[in-house]
Amino acid sequence: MAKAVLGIIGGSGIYDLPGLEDVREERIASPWGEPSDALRFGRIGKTEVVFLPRHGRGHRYSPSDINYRANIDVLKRAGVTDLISVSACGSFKVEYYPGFFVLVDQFVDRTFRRETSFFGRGCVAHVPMAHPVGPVLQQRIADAAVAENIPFTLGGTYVCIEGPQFSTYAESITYQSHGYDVIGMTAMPEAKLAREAEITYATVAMVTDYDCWHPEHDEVDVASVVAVAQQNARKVAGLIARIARDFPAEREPCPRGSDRALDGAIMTAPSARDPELLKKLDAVAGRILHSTGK
Ligand SMILES: CSC[C@H]1O[C@H](OP(=O)(O)O)[C@H](O)[C@@H]1O
Ligand SMILES: Nc1ncnc2[nH]cnc12
Repeated sequence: MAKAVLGIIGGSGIYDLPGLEDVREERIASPWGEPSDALRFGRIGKTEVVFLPRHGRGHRYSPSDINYRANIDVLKRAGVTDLISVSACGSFKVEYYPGFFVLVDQFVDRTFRRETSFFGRGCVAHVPMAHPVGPVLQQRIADAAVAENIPFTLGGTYVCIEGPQFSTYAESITYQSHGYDVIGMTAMPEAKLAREAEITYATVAMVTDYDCWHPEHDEVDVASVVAVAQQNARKVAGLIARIARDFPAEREPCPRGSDRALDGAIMTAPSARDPELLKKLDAVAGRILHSTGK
């Protein structure tokens, strides 16, 4: 069994991970460009933890400008096996109020100007995405939320918009009528890329607002999102610390196969593969490209 390394991506309002011990910071180079920030390595209990603030310290990158490929690539290079992404979200359900956490298990991708794959011309691959969240990882988050007294629900659909503008009223009620639970701007293509890199992924969607559909609530703005995210930062730190302390030293195989997603996924014949692209894939697809006959 492989050694478990827990990765945490912090979203809006989460630029640091209190509780991380023996912290060491390292800028890891990626052939996919600039990641959002240096990685912060440390441990919580006996678990190795690697933290990356998705928007960079000081919130320098907008959702469309984040280099999601570089972020996932450096986390893979750092040995991350399980990745928890924390995201501020708008809610489409009255009962999911600001401060409530939704452990989503589905995503709808409405982004349109992002690089969504490590693969392409010279090495084509199609990984399964039916179940984008690792159920064992998600259950660990749920168990920790119970222990930390955090109100949450297990399961839900996150619609990812391009942004950076928030949605119009017509868009908001359309998403709501589709049955989506929460809305954000960052989980895609992050979840797709984590799957391609064979990293087990789960999102903690932290409700910060009711977007703009709720007749009794003001429409979302940055100030309200940031206020709730900051109020929740302590809860998030407690949740992550609890998950990390209870994390097994060795990870068990993902029942959904997220840690083996590239098995049989590469279509391009070995003789037709582009050596330059293969070089860039050394970390994310190393397991499969360095084994024989794939
Ligand atoms: C600050 S409001 C919009 C901003 O907040 C969310 O960020 P994240 O998912 O990184 O927590 C949303 O996706 C937008 O990027
Ligand atoms: N209502 C909303 N729409 C998109 N992204 C968000 N992040 C936090 N609240 C949001």
